[in-house]
Amino acid sequence: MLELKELVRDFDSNRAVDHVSFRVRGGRLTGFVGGNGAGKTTTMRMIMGVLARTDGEIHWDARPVTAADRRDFGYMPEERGLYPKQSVLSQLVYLARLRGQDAAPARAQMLELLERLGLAEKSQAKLESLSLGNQQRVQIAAALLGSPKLLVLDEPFSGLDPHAVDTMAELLREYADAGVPVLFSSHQLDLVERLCDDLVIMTRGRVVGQGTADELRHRERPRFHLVTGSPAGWARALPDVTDLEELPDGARVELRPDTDPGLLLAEALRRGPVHALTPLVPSIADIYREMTAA
Ligand SMILES: Nc1ncnc2c1ncn2[C@@H]1O[C@H](COP(=O)(O)OP(=O)(O)OP(=O)(O)O)[C@@H](O)[C@H]1O
Repeated sequence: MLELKELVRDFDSNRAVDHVSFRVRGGRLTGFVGGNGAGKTTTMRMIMGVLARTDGEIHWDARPVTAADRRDFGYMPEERGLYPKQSVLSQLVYLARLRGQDAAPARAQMLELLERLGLAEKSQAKLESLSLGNQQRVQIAAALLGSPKLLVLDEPFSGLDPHAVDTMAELLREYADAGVPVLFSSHQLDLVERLCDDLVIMTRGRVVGQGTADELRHRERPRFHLVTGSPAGWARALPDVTDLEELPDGARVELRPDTDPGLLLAEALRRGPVHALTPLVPSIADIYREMTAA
């Protein structure tokens, strides 16, 4: 397990990462979301040791992370950084050798990965001759060299077509199922919602929400669509109603947490027919917007 404890990074007077704490657990996919400039890349760079910490601690398996640990971490940096003039396969094998893998198994692993990623036919092509999405797939292969014990991926899905997104999602799930903690950043909230076991939401250098999607949803106040056939503004006066939007056929009602919605239903039935009382489950995008609102 990877654990960040009160991590801080300053750039002159700008605090880019402000006492950030969260865990990336084995066997789980952790989505890292936040607006532009929230501090995700800076946090990932500190995890990988390519950027120094101003303060705080990074623990791997319950002790401070070392350079040797980091050699076993797979990393896809934001700045990418493979060699444009070299062929896909030869540079992947070269990188694998730098990480201590023997050439023959590295070649075999890479050929298999390139096949999975739909790049088998491009293995001899120079990186610069590939489309941007295909270059991105090669970057993914580079992060998966050897047997990474942790994956830290900065926007691995950006620029991928829907098929490549599915392949990538499958690959990450396989690594997580094999026990590898996986942390990836993304602005694609629908994808994060579909894929992640855990989420960390950051804004302006701070973590404003973390947990499973369900835990985050339940932190929100429960909302219901009450359908009575006519506007139900009367419900605004009920003590447990914290917000209400009147609709032509009823109302959208927000209740205090832990309130029994049966009370709202009973009151509505007392006043006339009720066609439906439906819970409104927020999406991760709704939760994100709420948590990162100024
Ligand atoms: N090398 C640097 N020098 C000065 N400031 C930096 C540097 N790197 C990052 N920052 C600042 O740190 C803050 C966080 O940036 P960071 O790149 O970590 O955000 P991010 O969440 O990854 O954003 P995005 O989603 O746009 O990639 C920003 O204000 C950025 O300008």
